[in-house]
Amino acid sequence: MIRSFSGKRFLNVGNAHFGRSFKYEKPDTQRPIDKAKYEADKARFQTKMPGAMPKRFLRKIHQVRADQSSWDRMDTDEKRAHIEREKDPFQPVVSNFDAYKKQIRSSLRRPLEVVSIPGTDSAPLITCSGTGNASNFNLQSNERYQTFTKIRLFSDTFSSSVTDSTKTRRPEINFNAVESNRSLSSSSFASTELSDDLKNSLANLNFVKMSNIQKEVLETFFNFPEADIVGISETGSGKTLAYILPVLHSWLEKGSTALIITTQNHLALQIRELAEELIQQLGIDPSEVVSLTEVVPIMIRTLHSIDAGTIRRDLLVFDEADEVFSSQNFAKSSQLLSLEGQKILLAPFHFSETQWPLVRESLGNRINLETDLANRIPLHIPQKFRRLKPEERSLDIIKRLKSGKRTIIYVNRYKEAVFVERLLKMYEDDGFQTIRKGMNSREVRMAIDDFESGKISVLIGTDKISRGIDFSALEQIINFCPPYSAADYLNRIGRTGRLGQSFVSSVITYAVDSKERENLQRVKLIEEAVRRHSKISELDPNFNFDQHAKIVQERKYTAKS
Ligand SMILES: Nc1ncnc2c1ncn2[C@@H]1O[C@H](COP(=O)(O)OP(=O)(O)OP(=O)(O)O)[C@@H](O)[C@H]1O
Repeated sequence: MIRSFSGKRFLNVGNAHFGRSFKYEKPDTQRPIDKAKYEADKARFQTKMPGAMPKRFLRKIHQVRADQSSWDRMDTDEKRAHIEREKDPFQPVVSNFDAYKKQIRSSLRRPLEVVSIPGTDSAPLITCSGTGNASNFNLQSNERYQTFTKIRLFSDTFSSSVTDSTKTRRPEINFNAVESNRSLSSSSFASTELSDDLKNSLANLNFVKMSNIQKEVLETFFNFPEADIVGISETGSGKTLAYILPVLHSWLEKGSTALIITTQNHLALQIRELAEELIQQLGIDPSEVVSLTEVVPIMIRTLHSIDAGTIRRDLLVFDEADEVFSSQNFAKSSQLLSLEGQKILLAPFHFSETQWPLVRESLGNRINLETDLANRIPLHIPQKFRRLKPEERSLDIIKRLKSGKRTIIYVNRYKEAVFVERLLKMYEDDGFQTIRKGMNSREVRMAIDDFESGKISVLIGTDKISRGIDFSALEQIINFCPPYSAADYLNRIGRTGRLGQSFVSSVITYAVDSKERENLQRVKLIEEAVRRHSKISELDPNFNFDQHAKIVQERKYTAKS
């Protein structure tokens, strides 16, 4: 059935009055639409529209556009009033006429809602939403997707810049959590050859089942007592316990001494905390056994605070080994590698292709371990990407923080941290702290403790706080912009969904302007890694800590020149 309007002097389409007579045939939604006719209608509308619009309607559009671009000129009160307003500021301007056009289009294009991967209980892995052009994510009807090649990459839509136009794309892609944390194995600590005292300590601290990497490391340690061990395992999978247990066991049974090397002071503090808890359970004074400064049986040091010439230890442990042996640090760390003693290296990622042969050469009888989930984007953490204009991002952040969730906002540069600080101050949000450049490890640790205890609810920082830190109260992660490397992305999101946690925080990454195009390449890589659930190192052979260091170095160089 064709309904037609004709010969009217004024046609009222929503609020818009068209002062010309014309004929328009509205298609019946039950009938398949003639695509050619639809395109012709659309073209006719678009050419006729500007002349047909009354001044009143034009004025309104100009006003809304002016409102949007004047964000920077607004003062604090005005901005606050803007955000308090009920209407969602992130919706693009949609006149009734646009709504009407959408209605026409809707029967032609099926909006994408859900993509399910066979084998994951048909849970939707990817959902796309956001305003703008939903056709980017359009699915073919009635097809099953074994791979994701048929769906256009979300990051492709990043190439066009965000404008004020009503056709603006503000797409959003959600990677939903489709499984629970799979890092825990089915074996318990009770089944290992650890000393009974240690087993009791573990049980008192509620550690019952081993994680996959803990199981692998302990089995290797007991079956091949002389071998060096290299273990790669996903973030938050209990690598610290995986090396502390062999260290404590050897000290208890044979009086063996150990040196644990890590990269940052606040990580050394965290390792000491866990070691002390276990030692206390044994009824021993921890200060006699473990220290960051003294020479005791178990020494914990950062790479930069150690003098390799004075060391003689039975066991040498390298935490965050990919960073310790990155090309930047190799001059120093290779000296430690040449020392005598059994070595245990644990890392969340593969070593770089250039560094690995150098590390391998220095290890004797070596056993490599790698968990299934290492180097992959975890599927138990919900992740979201949003493409917005910069001012919309500011509003979105404020909106998210209003929920009162404990949040980490990651920035790539301190300049961005200052911007976020100003934004929060503008909304009189004082419950935040920034991890600044010159902060010492004690100050960083204090800020983290304040965050964990709830004294502050927002922590702002660069990737200085993305590696190794074990947050328990974190509820939300915001990437102010895409991180420099996929390694950083994995590290950042790895602060949540950790072993032993009862909830998983959400992660959002914003992509704003075209200046970030190089970073958007990273988003593409991340997206591909999630869609295929393949290792990032397989998709990008350069994926490693070295690459990150290179990018940061290049950025500094460009900034200087
Ligand atoms: N067997 C276990 N059972 C339950 N929880 C565990 C177990 N082992 C470790 N955990 C907990 O898991 C969390 C993460 O552990 P840890 O910090 O050692 O992870 P990680 O692999 O070193 O992470 P990252 O790569 O981020 O440094 C800690 O809170 C720890 O208490």
